[in-house]
Amino acid sequence: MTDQHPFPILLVDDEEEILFTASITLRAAGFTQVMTESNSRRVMDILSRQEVGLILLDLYMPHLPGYELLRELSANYPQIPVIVVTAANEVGMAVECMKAGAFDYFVKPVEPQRLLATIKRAQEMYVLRSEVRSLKSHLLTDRLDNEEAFAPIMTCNRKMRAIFQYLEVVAGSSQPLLITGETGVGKELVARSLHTLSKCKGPFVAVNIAGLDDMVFSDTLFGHRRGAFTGADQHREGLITKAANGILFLDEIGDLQPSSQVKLLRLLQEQEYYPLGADTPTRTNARIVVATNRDLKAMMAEGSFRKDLYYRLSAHQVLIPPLRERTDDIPLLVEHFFAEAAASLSRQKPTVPPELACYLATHAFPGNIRELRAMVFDAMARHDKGVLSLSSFREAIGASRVPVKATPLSFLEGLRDTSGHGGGTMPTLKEAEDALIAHSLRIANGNQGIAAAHLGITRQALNKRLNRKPGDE
Ligand SMILES: Nc1ncnc2c1ncn2[C@@H]1O[C@H](COP(=O)(O)OP(=O)(O)OP(=O)(O)O)[C@@H](O)[C@H]1O
Repeated sequence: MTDQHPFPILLVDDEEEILFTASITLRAAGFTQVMTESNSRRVMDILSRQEVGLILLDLYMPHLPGYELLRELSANYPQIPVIVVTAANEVGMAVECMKAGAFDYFVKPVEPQRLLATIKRAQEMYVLRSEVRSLKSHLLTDRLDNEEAFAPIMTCNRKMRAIFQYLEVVAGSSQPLLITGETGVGKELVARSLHTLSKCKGPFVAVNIAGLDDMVFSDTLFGHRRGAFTGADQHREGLITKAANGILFLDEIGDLQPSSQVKLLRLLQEQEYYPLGADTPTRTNARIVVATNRDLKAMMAEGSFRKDLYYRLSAHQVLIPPLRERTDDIPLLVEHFFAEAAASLSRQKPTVPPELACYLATHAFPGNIRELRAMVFDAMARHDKGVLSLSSFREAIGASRVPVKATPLSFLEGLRDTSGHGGGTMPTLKEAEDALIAHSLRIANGNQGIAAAHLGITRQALNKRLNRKPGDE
């Protein structure tokens, strides 16, 4: 995929042949922007004209020796990593270069694989620095450059907006993104927005890997050659191939089997994979985005999720807050889902009672936005005409009752201690009822309609109970 942080590399060496071989090696490894310069005196001029992400510098050159140039670079362009290359038996000079600010040094003859690994490390650092710069400017201004990309995500919540800002910053990176959050919070929607933001040419390919054994996982992701195993009578393209230049979204990554974890790690480290039955690896430029509602850190601690894989996957990460922590989104979501439900049922959108959002805000929503959406669709299906009744929400919530602000019956605890009934700690029925009503009013912030809905009675019945005089039955 296109990288928002281009990484132009400048090779400086007086030997044209070395420049030629080195640039071929770097291009073959996927670095597309490689410049060469055989005259060290021109380097500062190049830097004044264009952005450079890394300099590979030979120390022994006529005119301006590499060490002198390195000092000038460190003084004027400290953000550009410089890797120096020196002749054998010059380790003392290499140490001087490190002191002068070199990122690393190599002794000739340079071993290409080690050099590439160091260049990748420098690239990661360079990209991270660019992202930090960009994130700082985003957060200071509270701006979003591409609101449109988030259009499918209904929210007015501050935390969600900060997540969007972060996504804008990391959208152009080729590093993986880990999205965590409870079930139904919108992790897949967020992954899709990242795809829109990244403006990559390739598709968004999603796969749920829960329950895939290692063989099915490998076959699904990497595909197979004809004859790779009994029954493989056709060549099959893996999803990673389909996601070329785009995003491969792996949902439920916490369910990945240990043997598949090794394969995914290899893919991330090498950006290549072996289709089943193939002898040569295939390169990929698909970005990997993963999601889970499981606690990967806890899984790492107990040894069921590889640490190296976790750290690779979490190069960038977001935690989507549950709905109960962004109740300010409820009115917007309710409106949105009623409009959606009305359109899909070809019916008129009902008038939504104003207390509905407050009532819903008292529910914990373990299934988050998916649960809210199902409730709204159900209410819409049952609704006849006029103002919508709270009853279908009450039934749905009653079935999975998990109040957000209290554990069940905790409000009776105090009564038990103070009831003063010698025979035991049990409150009377009247005391329990009064406590229950007071509790419902408390979690409904004093709204009698909502409190009544919690209690499963009408607002009039609650009102009657509240106006009861002492001695009334
Ligand atoms: N902010 C939102 N605005 C509108 N719809 C949303 C929002 N968040 C989630 N949804 C909807 O809720 C449902 C669940 O979303 P999604 O599948 O993205 O959640 P998830 O976190 O990936 O769930 P799971 O963990 O079960 O895979 C989808 O129908 C999605 O369109």
